[in-house]
Amino acid sequence: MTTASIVDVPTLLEISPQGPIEGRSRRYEKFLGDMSGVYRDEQAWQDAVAERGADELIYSVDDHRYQEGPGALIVGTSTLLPGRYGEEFAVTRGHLHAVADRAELYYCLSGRGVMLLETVDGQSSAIELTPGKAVDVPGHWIHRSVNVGDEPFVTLFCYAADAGQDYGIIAEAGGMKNLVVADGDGWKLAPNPDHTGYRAG
Ligand SMILES: O=P(O)(O)OC[C@H]1O[C@H](O)[C@H](O)[C@@H](O)[C@@H]1O
Ligand SMILES: [Fe+2]
Repeated sequence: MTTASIVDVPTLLEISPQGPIEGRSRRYEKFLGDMSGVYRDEQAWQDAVAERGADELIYSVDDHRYQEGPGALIVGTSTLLPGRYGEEFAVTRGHLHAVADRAELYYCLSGRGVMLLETVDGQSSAIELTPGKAVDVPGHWIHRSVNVGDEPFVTLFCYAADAGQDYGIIAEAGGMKNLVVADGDGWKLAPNPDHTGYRAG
């Protein structure tokens, strides 16, 4: 039997409830111009680009990993700014894990949001998150964060480093089955008329 050499010495991560992580290994950002085809109301998105510019920040992800491979974790924060495109609230692109059985924890650090969840065979769920609330997303569930509040929606997440992301599954289906839309001061789910059903994950 061989023993893998230990190359990573644990270090401190300082996680701000506003999102930034000191000690992160990566940060990535998505801007308004990157969100083409994500919102159902394409015109509302185009108007926003014309008004605010394609380089307005929509969400950012700070994360940390030591290793690759099946035993490793990715730990990070997702910070989704508030916004509305027609009736629809600001969302992340959303994905199914490329290794579909990989689960993911989301714990809300600040703001108010919804985790929108769907399976390829038609189940759906939407869970509201406020600070201190969490959702343990099972494998095989497509997931997307939605900001239904008026401040940044920040979650701490943790998932297997070998999970990967399949973004095509939502795009090819004409969007997710449900939209999270404004309803008075709150939100509700509305069926997405453009959704054509998912291909097998
Ligand atoms: O990957 P997106 O759907 O664009 O969402 C942004 C991020 O959301 C989550 O927090 C995931 O854990 C990240 O790995 C992901 O990249
Ligand atoms: Fe994920």
